[in-house]
Amino acid sequence: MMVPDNLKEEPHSTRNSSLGKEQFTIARIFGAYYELYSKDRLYVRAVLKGKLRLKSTEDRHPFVVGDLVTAESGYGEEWIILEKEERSNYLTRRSEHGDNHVLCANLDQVAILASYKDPETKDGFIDRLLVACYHTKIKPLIIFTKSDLVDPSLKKEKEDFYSNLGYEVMSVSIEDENTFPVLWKVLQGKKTFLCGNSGVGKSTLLNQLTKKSVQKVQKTNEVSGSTKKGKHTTTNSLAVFLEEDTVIIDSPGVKEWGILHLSKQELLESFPELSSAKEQCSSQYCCDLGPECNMVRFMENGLLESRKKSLESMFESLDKPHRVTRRDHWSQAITKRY
Ligand SMILES: Nc1nc2c(ncn2[C@@H]2O[C@H](COP(=O)(O)OP(=O)(O)OP(=O)(O)O)[C@@H](O)[C@H]2O)c(=O)[nH]1
Repeated sequence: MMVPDNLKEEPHSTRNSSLGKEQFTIARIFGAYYELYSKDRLYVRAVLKGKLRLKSTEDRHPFVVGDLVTAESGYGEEWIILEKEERSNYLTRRSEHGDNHVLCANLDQVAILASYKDPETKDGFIDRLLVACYHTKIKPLIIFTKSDLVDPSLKKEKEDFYSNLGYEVMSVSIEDENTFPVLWKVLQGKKTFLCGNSGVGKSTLLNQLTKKSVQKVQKTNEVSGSTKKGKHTTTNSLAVFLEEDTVIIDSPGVKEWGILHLSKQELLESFPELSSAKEQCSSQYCCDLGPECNMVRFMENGLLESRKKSLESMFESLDKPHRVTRRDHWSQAITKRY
């Protein structure tokens, strides 16, 4: 029987299948195109296998930066993503403007960049991110930037405030020559999501960190440039691969961190100050957070003022999702930019 031309098998050699399947990490997403990274290949361009594209209509975030995928070489230089490994974790935010937004997956830590000054990052925003990390079980690391602009006593006060709550805290400054060795130590060998709004000094730090691997970063741009596929990205996150499995995932600047995917009970539980109050709770399952609730009582009478305000502001966001208070923003100065 004659086989119609369009159903004939491609000659083996043109499909390049001798290269086989390989493991990659998603470094960036451009609409339907993916930039993948592996140590051997560095950056390659890929698309989803047809079957996965169909499946993805049911799943709002089928693939995000940081996902580990298996791909095979397709036509020309393009690769085809065949499957995704199960995520160990992922970072989500949700605001009143839409549904959950998964930013990236498989992280070791989230570095919260907060500047001491110009602009001063509000505690309320740091607290929101700490809450978001708690529920994903991703370790937060608070990095206060521009420490050269403030008095050492204020620096100590801020550092002590969060380290006394059990968080890892550090201060950095481009003026301080110890900054990069210290920073490198906490980032080395880890996949870190870098989060900070415009002006906190994120680009300055990232540029310093990528100096050593500048060729790889340029190569990222070459791939995206050569595809000429729109500048619009669906997640806007970008993974930068540095030496020795050190990966930084850069995020778009955020005005506020939506926590609408969390309940009031989850918000309370994520405050370490309230953990002993929760342990004393006689009910195995949480009650309705009424006046008898140990956590609510402690919140009213035992929580430090700044932390209490953060929690109240988050409660308010849940009650009135359309209202965003100034405390939720990084700073008044930054708010004006939007
Ligand atoms: N004094 C001082 N200024 C800094 C420091 N780090 C960055 N800056 C300055 O702060 C300004 C903002 O730094 P960027 O690195 O551009 O900040 P960004 O967070 O990337 O902000 P966008 O570029 O707007 O996204 C620049 O003028 C930097 O020179 C620091 O440690 N100390």
